[in-house]
Amino acid sequence: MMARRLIPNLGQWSSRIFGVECDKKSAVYFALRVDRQADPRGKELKQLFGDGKAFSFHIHCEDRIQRSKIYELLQDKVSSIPSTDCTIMDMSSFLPNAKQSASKGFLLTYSSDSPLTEKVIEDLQQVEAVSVCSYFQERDGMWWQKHLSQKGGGSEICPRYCITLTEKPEVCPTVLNIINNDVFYSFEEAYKVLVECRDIIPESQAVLNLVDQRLDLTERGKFPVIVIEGLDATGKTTLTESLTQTVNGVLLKSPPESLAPLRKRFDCEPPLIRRAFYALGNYITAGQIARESSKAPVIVDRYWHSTAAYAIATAVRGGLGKLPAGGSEVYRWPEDLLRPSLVLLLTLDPAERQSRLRGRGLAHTREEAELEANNLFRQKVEEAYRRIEDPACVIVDASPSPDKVLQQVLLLIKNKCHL
Ligand SMILES: Nc1ncnc2c1ncn2[C@@H]1O[C@H](COP(=O)(O)OP(=O)(O)O)[C@@H](O)[C@H]1O
Ligand SMILES: Nc1ccn([C@@H]2O[C@H](COP(=O)(O)OP(=O)(O)O)[C@@H](O)[C@H]2O)c(=O)n1
Repeated sequence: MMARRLIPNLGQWSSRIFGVECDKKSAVYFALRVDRQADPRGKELKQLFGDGKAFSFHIHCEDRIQRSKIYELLQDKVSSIPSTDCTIMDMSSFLPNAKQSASKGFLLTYSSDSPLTEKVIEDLQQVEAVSVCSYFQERDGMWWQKHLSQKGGGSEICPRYCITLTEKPEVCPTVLNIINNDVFYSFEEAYKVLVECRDIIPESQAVLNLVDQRLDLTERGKFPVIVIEGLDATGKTTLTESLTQTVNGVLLKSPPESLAPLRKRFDCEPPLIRRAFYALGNYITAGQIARESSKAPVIVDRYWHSTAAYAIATAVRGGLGKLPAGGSEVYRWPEDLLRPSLVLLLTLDPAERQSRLRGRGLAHTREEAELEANNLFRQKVEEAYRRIEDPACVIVDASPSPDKVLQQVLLLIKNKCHL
């Protein structure tokens, strides 16, 4: 409906919707229109853009590897401004319901003079592929978006457009952003990312070689395959080792040992690249699972639930309420990835987990604020774990002694897998 009203020669902006994630309320969506007409919901726009100045930053670059690198730079730049000076909100620009169309960016608002903020805005206007827009209201009540940097925009983009609020799209941009950027739902999609980064990350070829040598099997053998999931320090290593011994099984993990030397290299890359690396690790492990499960029970320390849950929790900023709702397609298992017989999620009271982390000599120097952020992150990872479907995970209370946890898990395996 809205698209008809939009300027036809907007080029890559044509029919785009802008979605702004507000911290305290649900997202606000707006589009640009050709005719000068004040939006009757001007008050809501004022709430969004504030009383002072408002600027948005988006990336325009065909190459998604470059795009992910520039996004990191953008993120670093805007988060270098003290939060007392401005408000920063996530802002996506996307074509309604079109996968791969979302471009992530930020909306920045501020009211009192802030040389630091102004310097960042100025600097970003010089960055190739970053499109900077300002937002302002005219006396007649109309809101406008004005392009400041022409570099990323191209010559077709005219300098200002009238703004109108739009309805919430069927598929929200967070979901569009996650699919094939943070979580991959097929081998091919993850593989393509590493192929695309070969020029800038030579180690990608080593990963691809290992992946090419994998056993391309998607069926498990006749023995059960038990995956143990959970946050750091919930007792996965302790349990997987004792469980493997008890059932006379084979212990595997994802990422597999063969990728261990390359892990550090990919951990410092943007999510697109980092997550593709972990996704491919699951396919290598899957081949090992298929082979070993024809001979003995297989215990796996982390698998696809970890890859997806951490990726989703990191991609979604803000609180638990910002996670895609249960049943969303982001939680579906990749069709071409071997499914385990049972996935167990070890859960632990946050204080107990902290104490176990401390026991391992980590985390006792963390700042209070970081702990708070981690607490939110922990909740999101756990919730994402719980929302993943087919197979969904079975929750295990990991607070009793190691032996009690083992007994509890053996009972579950006996009941669910008849081992
Ligand atoms: N059931 C348990 N009760 C008490 N401490 C435990 C239990 N399981 C593990 N631990 C301890 O907690 C710490 C983290 O366990 P670990 O198995 O390394 O977790 P993960 O592999 O999930 O990071 C270790 O110091 C371990 O000895
Ligand atoms: N199958 C897996 C395993 C780990 N990971 C990533 O690796 C990190 C956790 O791995 P880790 O080795 O530090 O965790 P522990 O096994 O030490 O608890 C998470 O940030 C995940 O993003 C993944 O994406 N997929």
